Amino acid sequence: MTAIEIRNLAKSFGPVKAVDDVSFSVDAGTITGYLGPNGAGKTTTLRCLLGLVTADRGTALVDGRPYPALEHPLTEVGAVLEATSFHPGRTARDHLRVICTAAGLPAARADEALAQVGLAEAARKRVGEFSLGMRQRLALGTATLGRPRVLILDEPANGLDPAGIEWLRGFLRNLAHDQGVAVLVSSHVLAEVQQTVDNVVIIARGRLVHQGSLAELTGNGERPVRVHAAEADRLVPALEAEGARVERAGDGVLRFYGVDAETVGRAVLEERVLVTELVRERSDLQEIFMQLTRET
Ligand SMILES: Nc1ncnc2c1ncn2[C@@H]1O[C@H](COP(=O)(O)OP(=O)(O)OP(=O)(O)O)[C@@H](O)[C@H]1O
Repeated sequence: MTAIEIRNLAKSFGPVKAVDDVSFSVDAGTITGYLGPNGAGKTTTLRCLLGLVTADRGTALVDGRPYPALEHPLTEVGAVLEATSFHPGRTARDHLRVICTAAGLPAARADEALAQVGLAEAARKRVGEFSLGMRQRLALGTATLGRPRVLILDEPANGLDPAGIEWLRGFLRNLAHDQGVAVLVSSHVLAEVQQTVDNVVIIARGRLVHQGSLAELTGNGERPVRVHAAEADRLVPALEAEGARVERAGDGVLRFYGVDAETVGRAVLEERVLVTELVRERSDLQEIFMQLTRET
């Protein structure tokens, strides 16, 4: 079921086309990474989706409606945009309780949400004493307070240490895969979200450059066999005869594209070349990401 739908969205700021005819959707129960370098247009898209910016053209819908038309936004959409500011003198629990009261949620939900984001022990601490990572957790607790079916997060890993990123991964997976929430999460670092997301949408200079599953993205990248050998060049004729393309990386390192490791191994045997390394390279997601988003 489509939970978020962006269709032909466009927004310019003066001469800058921040978002230029972008379309994609996010289904319930899935996590989509919205990726692109700094200034690509991610935040502008999310702000359009949340009704904070008016699009020039196109639509951005949550459950088939624009955000301002939602009757109970807090229980329908949760969002964290940039570092949220909290009242520094207020405790984490009071912060959430105030929102519970305003939204007609039971006060007990505040403690539940704090436990879910790993802040149970910090419930009585003033938010002014919180680290950046704790603030991110509190922002997530705030966004999920009304148990929304849609969660929109702008760079949520900022300020989290590796353990925090690991925790975030589990938190988002649980929401999406176990509770059916549609999650849209932006990042400019592919590696940060690659173990979390099911689908990726990549944007550069306001234009969509790729969308699909993470598997499709990595599948598109060819995985060469890398050989390190002082006499590696002696392998070239035999492997070219097998259809390989060769890339010389210098210092006795060659990459063979279009052949598998076994074929390369056989050539090594037949040519009696002393090899110090022979490995099928993993496709480097960050490299694919860089290629897709590179300035042309
Ligand atoms: N309110 C605004 N006024 C003028 N220009 C803006 C405004 N908001 C965004 N822009 C411009 O639109 C482009 C896209 O910005 P946006 O913040 O959407 O990118 P982003 O992908 O979220 O980047 P980042 O990863 O740095 O947050 C940039 O060139 C930015 O300078």
